[in-house]
Amino acid sequence: MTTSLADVASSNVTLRSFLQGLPGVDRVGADQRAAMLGTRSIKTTAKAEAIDLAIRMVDLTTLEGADTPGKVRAMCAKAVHPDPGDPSVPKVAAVCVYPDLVAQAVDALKGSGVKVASVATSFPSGRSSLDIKTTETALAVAAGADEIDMVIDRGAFLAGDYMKVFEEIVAIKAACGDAHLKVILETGELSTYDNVRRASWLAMLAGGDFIKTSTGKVQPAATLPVTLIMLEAVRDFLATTGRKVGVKPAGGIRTTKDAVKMLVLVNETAGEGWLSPDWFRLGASSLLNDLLMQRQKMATGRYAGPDYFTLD
Ligand SMILES: O=C[C@H](O)COP(=O)(O)O
Repeated sequence: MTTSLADVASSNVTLRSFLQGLPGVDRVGADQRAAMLGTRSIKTTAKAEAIDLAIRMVDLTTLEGADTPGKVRAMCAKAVHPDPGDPSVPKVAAVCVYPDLVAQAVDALKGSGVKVASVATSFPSGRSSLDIKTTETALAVAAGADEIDMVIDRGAFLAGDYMKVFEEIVAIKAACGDAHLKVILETGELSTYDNVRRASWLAMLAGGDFIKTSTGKVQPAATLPVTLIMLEAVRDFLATTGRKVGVKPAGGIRTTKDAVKMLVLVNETAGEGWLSPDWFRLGASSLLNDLLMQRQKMATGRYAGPDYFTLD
């Protein structure tokens, strides 16, 4: 049975009472469950499949002040052919860049099927007016972005002004048009697991297509317990409303081991239905090479060495 939550966001009072009424997170339980799932081993055949799935889920990211059109073009080439010497390697899900580099990415990825995601909304702090944020979003979409990764106003959230955060997400979603909206919670600044659960529900109620852990600029970023709490939230949101939302851990995911742990968490928490790039992404600037090295090790029995693959 599905329930309409339309009235929840009619005022800050109703929104606050709904979010604060969500069941509290058992911190010790969440840490232990995430740690337990993180040590689960998987069979070699399953590991080979997991590596290819993880590659298909990568949002290959560069978010540096020193990014150049040339760097973005090189990254796009890698996104489409992660290992030019092995055409069996799948392409990644998306590249993720700053708004001013969207046009270059769109041009480089034309016809490849790899999506272009852009951080907008004054990433990473989110500290500017709503006008600036919606304009930046609309410009990124006009330049061809398929997906927008917005940051929430953590200041408003922590001050209890949930309505401000809600309305901002609604406005950015409208500015997205047909582009998908990922809502970055920046969990490392939310202080408590209860807040991670509340922010997840807030972002989903406001229309986010994905909830994303972090910008990659704040520590801690995509930890297992935080990802677990967000996976529980999307599972429960689907059961309550009938609407499915994706999850994107991002920040600090560097190794195949990290990625496989995430996939085990998805399978055991939200379920198999989320084991697809349509519903789960790994935001990472330097994970892909390790996935490629482990993939080659499984196929040939030896490592190619870090110099074989182009830089992430
Ligand atoms: O959205 C993705 C993050 O910015 C990537 O963070 P990372 O550089 O720690 O992989």
